[in-house]
Amino acid sequence: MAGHMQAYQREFIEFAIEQGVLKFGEFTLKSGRVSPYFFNAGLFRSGAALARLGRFYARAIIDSGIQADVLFGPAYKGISLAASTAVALADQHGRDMPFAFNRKEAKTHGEGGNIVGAELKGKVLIIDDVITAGTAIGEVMQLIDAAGAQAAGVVIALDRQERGQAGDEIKPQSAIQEVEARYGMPVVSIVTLDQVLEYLETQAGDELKPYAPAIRDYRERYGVAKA
Ligand SMILES: O=P(O)(O)OC[C@H]1O[C@H](OP(=O)(O)OP(=O)(O)O)[C@H](O)[C@@H]1O
Ligand SMILES: O=C(O)c1cc(=O)[nH]c(=O)[nH]1
Repeated sequence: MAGHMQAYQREFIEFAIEQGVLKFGEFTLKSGRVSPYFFNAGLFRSGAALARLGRFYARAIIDSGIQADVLFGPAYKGISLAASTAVALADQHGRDMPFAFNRKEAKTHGEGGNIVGAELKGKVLIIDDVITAGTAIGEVMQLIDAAGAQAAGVVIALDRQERGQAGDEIKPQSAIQEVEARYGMPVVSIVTLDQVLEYLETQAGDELKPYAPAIRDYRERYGVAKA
């Protein structure tokens, strides 16, 4: 995949930078690692931005060829992502798919339960922003199992392509690769770190290019083998 970037993937990187979602500098991750870049999907926060974001997810889904019966957005951030994706799939690709999300806390009054929207049945496609340790996906898999449905795969915005961390130990695989192996399903991303790096090294303007070497070093230190 490295070195091959489609136009929409370059546009997505530019869009994420423009929205302040993809930032360069020094950031401490959940794992404790200090990363030269960070992706904060919570900053896609206007109607126009969400509409555009949904089109990128929809495009990645179509490109992946994954077939699914229902879209699922894990609370909280996944909810608006899956909703935007559902709108874009219907508007741009003529695919009107059922859409659901969970509540983090089950509701005991009214309709009750912790799933809102469409029934989870058939093949469920999970839409989220990033996978860090895979915990959120594990929780969604339990919900899908409990409903008697199957998971079709996961679509995220950015694959950081980095090895997992367990205490002091750096694991051989990324959390994404572990999710794929454990659940036997594909995880696709709109873009990968390799593509962000390619963008910075070959296409970015003078104000962003200087961030590339630190990201390359980080990729070499913590990155998984190239696909
Ligand atoms: O692979 P993991 O280690 O689970 O990390 C990734 C998850 O963490 C974040 O959500 P979070 O659980 O913080 O909830 P939020 O969407 O309410 O912010 C993110 O949106 C993913 O769902
Ligand atoms: O590993 C993380 O904590 C993490 C990295 C990143 O780029 N974005 C995010 O939301 N979390």
